[in-house]
Amino acid sequence: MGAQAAGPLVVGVDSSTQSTKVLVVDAASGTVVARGRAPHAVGGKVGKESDPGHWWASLAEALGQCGDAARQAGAVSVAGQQHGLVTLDAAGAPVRPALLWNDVRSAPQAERLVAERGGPAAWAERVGSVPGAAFTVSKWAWLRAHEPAAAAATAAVRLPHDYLTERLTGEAVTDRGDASGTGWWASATEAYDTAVLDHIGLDPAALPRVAGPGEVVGTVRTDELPLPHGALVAGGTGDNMAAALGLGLRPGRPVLSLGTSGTVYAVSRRRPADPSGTVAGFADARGDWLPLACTLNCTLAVDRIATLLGRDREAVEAGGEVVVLPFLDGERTPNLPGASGLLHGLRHDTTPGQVLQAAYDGAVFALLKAVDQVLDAESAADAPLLLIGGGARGRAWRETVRRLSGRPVEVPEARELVALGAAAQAAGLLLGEDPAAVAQRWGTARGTAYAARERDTAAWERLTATLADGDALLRR
Ligand SMILES: Nc1ncnc2c1ncn2[C@@H]1O[C@H](COP(=O)(O)OP(=O)(O)O)[C@@H](O)[C@H]1O
Ligand SMILES: O=C(CO)[C@@H](O)[C@H](O)COP(=O)(O)O
Repeated sequence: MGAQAAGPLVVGVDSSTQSTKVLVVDAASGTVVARGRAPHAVGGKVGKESDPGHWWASLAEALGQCGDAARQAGAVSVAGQQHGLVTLDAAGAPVRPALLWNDVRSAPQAERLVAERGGPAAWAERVGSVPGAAFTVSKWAWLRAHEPAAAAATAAVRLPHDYLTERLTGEAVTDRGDASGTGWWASATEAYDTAVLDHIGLDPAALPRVAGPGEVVGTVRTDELPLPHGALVAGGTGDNMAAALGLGLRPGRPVLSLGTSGTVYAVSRRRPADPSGTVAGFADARGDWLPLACTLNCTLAVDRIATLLGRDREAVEAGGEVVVLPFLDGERTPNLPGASGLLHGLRHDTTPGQVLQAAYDGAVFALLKAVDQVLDAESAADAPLLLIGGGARGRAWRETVRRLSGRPVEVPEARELVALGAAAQAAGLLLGEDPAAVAQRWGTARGTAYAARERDTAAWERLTATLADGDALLRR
């Protein structure tokens, strides 16, 4: 439990890859009065899967840690990991575990879908993104090809945050932000693309309604959670869109999020359409856009390499010319779903600390390459990077970003920006305000500023060359 509240309370939920995080927040001041956290299990013999029922149990556990505060909430909003394919039968029970955003089994289906429906430029222009393995459309195509009985038993398809919102309210509803990561919601029309749905054999009736920004989508109707019946429920959104809300993000400010996924994004007034597929043309949760690039290998990959080396994650050493491309799970940016990790330039005098530093460099490199692509042409070239996610707490991550980007960096004091964004959306409902304005009033982006450092162009060039020269190996 935390500080005392002066006004009505709201609950913000972040159901992300590794855990559920819950904040109970004073809607007037933004003061966090209680918080909870419960882990998720990510399993699967060959891919990345989670049981949606476990997300619900984790939500109950995290809310339970908030004591009485959650029971007093006037409004609730759920944000969640993007893209996951949740398949429900006619009774609303999961047909199989959800296929998560970082499951790369659907890479061949993604490639085929892109080719069959006009190529990358056509997808970028209509849907806003060139779907890769992460996108829900590719996962559904994989399910139909490999588990036809599960596909046939599916009466409803949901995203992770929709699934939780529906269990809270009984309403089948999503929002434009999370819908934009499916591959079957077209940014050109801001509606489901019936031609895509037809192509993949998915009945539009199986999908949730797409609520508008600022809508009350229902009220709490479950007895299974320590939340008051009748509390208002907001549409929720994908976790990256929620973090943008939580920062009260204005166009032209680049964000670098270091968590299970690495993401780089900015709010934009212009609809993105990148035919190279590096930048996904997501919608945000308010009516603007959220061009975003995402990597599969971020904090978990670097932590794994630290463990392999038997070192603390902060025990990095400068010097040496070793290069690590830490693509332990395959990679999405660049699009190398079959890749594994690559180590190049090992010498007799290379130290474990230098190898670890090289792993950080490799994880940050692909994200920094995309910074300029997610920013509008009119954005300041030296705009500070806002650093968020679990990795933003680590010195080694922060210094790697400063050294490879040459940009100033700001680290907000607030830790749980996704849950805070969801809370701001819930507060917006109660107070009749724009959630980004709520977050700005709460001062969530306040933190520590770090000046720009000289850019390490030699390390950048080594990474660029290794990525190019290693292409054949990385595509195996
Ligand atoms: N102090 C820290 N220094 C560096 N990394 C950290 C620190 N605290 C947490 N992390 C990393 O943050 C990750 C979790 O980040 P988070 O953004 O909560 O993940 P997600 O939302 O993807 O589940 C963990 O994998 C861990 O490696
Ligand atoms: O796939 C993406 C973005 O397109 C990921 O960012 C997921 O939304 C998972 O997020 P985390 O659990 O790492 O926060």
